[in-house]
Amino acid sequence: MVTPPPIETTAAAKLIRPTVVTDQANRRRPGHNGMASTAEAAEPTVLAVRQMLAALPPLPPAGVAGWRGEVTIRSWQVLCTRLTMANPEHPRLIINDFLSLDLCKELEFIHKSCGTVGYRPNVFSTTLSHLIATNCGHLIMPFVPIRERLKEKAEEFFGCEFELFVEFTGLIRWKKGKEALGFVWEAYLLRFRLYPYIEPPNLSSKCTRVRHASIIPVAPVKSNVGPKMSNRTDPAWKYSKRHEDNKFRFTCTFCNKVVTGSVYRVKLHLAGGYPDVTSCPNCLEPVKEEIRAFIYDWEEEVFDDTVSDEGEEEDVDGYRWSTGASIGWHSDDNRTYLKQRDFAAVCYLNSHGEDFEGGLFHFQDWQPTTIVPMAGESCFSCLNAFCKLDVVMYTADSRNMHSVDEITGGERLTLTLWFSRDGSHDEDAKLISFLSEKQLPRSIHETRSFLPQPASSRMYWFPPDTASTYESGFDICFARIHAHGYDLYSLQDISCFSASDSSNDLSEVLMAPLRLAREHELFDEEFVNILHVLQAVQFYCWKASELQTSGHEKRINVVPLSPSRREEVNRLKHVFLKDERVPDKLFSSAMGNERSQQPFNWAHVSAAVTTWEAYSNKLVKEMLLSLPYWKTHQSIFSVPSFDLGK
Ligand SMILES: O=C(O)CCC(=O)C(=O)O
Ligand SMILES: [Fe+2]
Repeated sequence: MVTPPPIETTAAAKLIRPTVVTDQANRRRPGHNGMASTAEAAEPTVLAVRQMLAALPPLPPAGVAGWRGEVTIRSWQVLCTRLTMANPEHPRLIINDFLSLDLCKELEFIHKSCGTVGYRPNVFSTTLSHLIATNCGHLIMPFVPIRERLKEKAEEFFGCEFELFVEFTGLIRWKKGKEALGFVWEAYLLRFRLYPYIEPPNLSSKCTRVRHASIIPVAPVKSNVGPKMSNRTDPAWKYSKRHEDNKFRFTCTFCNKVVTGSVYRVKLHLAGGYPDVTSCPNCLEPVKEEIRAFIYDWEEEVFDDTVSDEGEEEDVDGYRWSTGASIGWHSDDNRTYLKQRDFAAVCYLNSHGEDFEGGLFHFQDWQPTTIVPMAGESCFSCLNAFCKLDVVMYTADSRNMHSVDEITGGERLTLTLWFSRDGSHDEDAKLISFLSEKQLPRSIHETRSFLPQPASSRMYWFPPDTASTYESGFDICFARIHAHGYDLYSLQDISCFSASDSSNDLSEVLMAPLRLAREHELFDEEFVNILHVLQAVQFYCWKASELQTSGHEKRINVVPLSPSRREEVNRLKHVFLKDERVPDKLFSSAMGNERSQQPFNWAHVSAAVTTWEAYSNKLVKEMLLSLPYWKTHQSIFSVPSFDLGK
């Protein structure tokens, strides 16, 4: 096969280079910001760009046979896109076919088997430091070459070679779902203290769209807003009195304490046991039970798509509901603690229309106005202001105000990086020191050093509320395993546990050995903890087609699930999932539940466990061999295989 010529070398492509190239000498001067200033770079005005476009050869006729015709059309399109985007007032770059679909799938595997509840509503994330913290430092290896290539692209395009540091690398998954400000959002506020990524929105600022939130707080639009919560009577109104002059103040009828905020806080006050909300000292036990049951029922409704299928908006506690994650217009350095961010790179790891609905990216000004995330997609429509692509890069400042539409179906996965010129925000230095502190295997021959260790259970608890009480929500690792059709059997005695147990012992069950069950069968292989199970299950999902054709006929041992064991399996499920329909819905893909996609076979699960071990082992070895080089250079990079003695 003949390889097409690289697009970059066309004469016209060279035309746009001066727009981003800065004076090398100036860039090296301390204090110089490295960006092309008006004086030092030849910047095209809109007129100049138009002139360059006019000077281009006409679009080759469609249907020109062979790759030459295809390549010419494609080069022409890419070139036009670059030219239209080469506007120094809005410096941005789009890239097509940057990540192979295989790599996207690998990163998806990592996220689904290691991700945690994220930093804003309906968002889940996997950071590199989290991977290290959970003994999965080897899983940073697939990120290493991608980070390098992205950094190079950013330095080249924005004209700051050798100046950038990666400030943050993370897999970010946005999902659809329903949240109501009155209930879940305040719980998120508690979370923000743990994850100070963004400032919590101002709850009292009504009628304004909250940035970085899926919730749109609004003034009550219906006159009867208040005592109703999804057409049922909210018991909190029976046990509190709302102040006439201030609808965000309530007096508890049991203890006379004034509770400020939404009626949700009154419920927390009455139910007791929530951090940041004083528990009512006089509330009667049956009332507490009533409130807890109400909260539980409400949650079922929140995640039940059948409840409100019209407009997905409903008034609750005076706030409007909204679906899935979204971000309003913002720049990525829009907080004082984000000022170090200079450039952003977002890689789309799955596709609009296939894996999720909604979630389009928009720039407020200049081209392209809309970006349709497409994993590994070529750009054939960017002559319009509508681009399908897999990577977008832009300056983190207000020259690139952008937004992302709400996710209305499925889950949207990105690999997001921010770059900084400020070395004190270098992620590499922190990761290397974190890796060095970890108890890594002393020798690359040490076996099973790849076994994961779950982080604190609150990182996996959804929605991220108090986590210590376990009265509502579910464990996302458990939920993912369940969404694939499996149950879990604990080797510990769990007969004394109940779903409302507020003790951390519950989470310890998931940190201890478990076995997999499916329908009436129990797989006779022991997993060290829930993350171990999850990695094996997700690996099976990732490699299913290969495993099916590998002719792996290892003898596997599966025993029938006895009634008493079935009871224990159900007990565990009740504790960690509550209502299994809820998490199943949340973790099913946009185009159907994951569990229905492949024919099941225990032999393939067994093969997946073995193959996953080999995969992990290989990565551990690579990481251990690379670490000394990383330490020396204080930088995470792909060490040439020659140096690694491969
Ligand atoms: O995921 C995207 O397309 C952009 C996300 C974004 O704007 C952000 O995280 O600040
Ligand atoms: Fe952003």
